[in-house]
Amino acid sequence: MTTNGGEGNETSVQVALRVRPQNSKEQIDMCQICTFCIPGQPQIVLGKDKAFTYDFVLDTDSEQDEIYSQCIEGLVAGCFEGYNATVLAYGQTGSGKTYTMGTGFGMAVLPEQLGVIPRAVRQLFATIDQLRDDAIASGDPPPQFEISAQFLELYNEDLIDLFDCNREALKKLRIHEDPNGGIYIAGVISQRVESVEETLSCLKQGALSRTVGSTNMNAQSSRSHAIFTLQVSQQRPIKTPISSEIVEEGREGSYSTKSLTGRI
Ligand SMILES: Nc1ncnc2c1ncn2[C@@H]1O[C@H](COP(=O)(O)OP(=O)(O)OP(=O)(O)O)[C@@H](O)[C@H]1O
Repeated sequence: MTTNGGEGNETSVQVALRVRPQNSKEQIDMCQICTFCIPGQPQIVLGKDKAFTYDFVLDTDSEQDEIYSQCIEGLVAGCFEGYNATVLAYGQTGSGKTYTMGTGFGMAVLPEQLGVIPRAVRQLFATIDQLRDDAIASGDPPPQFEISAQFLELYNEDLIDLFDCNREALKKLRIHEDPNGGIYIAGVISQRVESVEETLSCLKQGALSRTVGSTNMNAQSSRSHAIFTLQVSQQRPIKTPISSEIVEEGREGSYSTKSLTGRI
């Protein structure tokens, strides 16, 4: 998994390595675990002597909330300061990308098994509630938020909009580069979302449309790359200091608006 580093990090890319526990087939086949994580260090030893260092190393017993609080929470917080962040799960089939990201909806998921995306959605809306409550408590106008979601699938050479019911018609989505070197995809559906439930329902609906097949390593393998994006736009009222002239006129302090947009 790679993440954009948040505030205070020297590099904008960080890499977390997670080792999933053995599955039942591996246990029945009496496979050996060939990794050893060095306690207290972000280091892993493969076999006898091949040591590798990452930004984070999470061993087979790591829980979902551990990976979230260590690697992701700060990125979602940064989104409210206008930073963009990307969490990319990378690994061979059956290594645990879908489990870690939390987009597997084949069966009921226990709260402690919730993955990165549902947790990020919860944090996002909890932060919005907190910021609104804080503003109201201090007598300021509450900030305004607009959240929109996009969900794309890249399967072979096709870019598919998972929010589009008529998927066939949109297989011609193309990636473009804007004059500033930025990347955009024209015609993608952006769904406005206003609550955790609504966002997770969009995520679930799109995830169920994904292309799934089986591989030798994973019976429920996602045969594609999926990109779920949340854009957070906010209008934050900033209190302008009261000048002595205004105080004499008896006017209240005025507010200007600061607009910020962050994507995750
Ligand atoms: N950390 C973990 N703890 C418990 N079970 C896990 C863990 N990681 C993965 N698994 C289980 O291993 C199996 C394969 O994981 P998953 O489907 O997430 O792999 P994947 O990397 O997304 O594979 P693919 O690329 O084929 O889609 C699943 O049954 C999943 O529940």
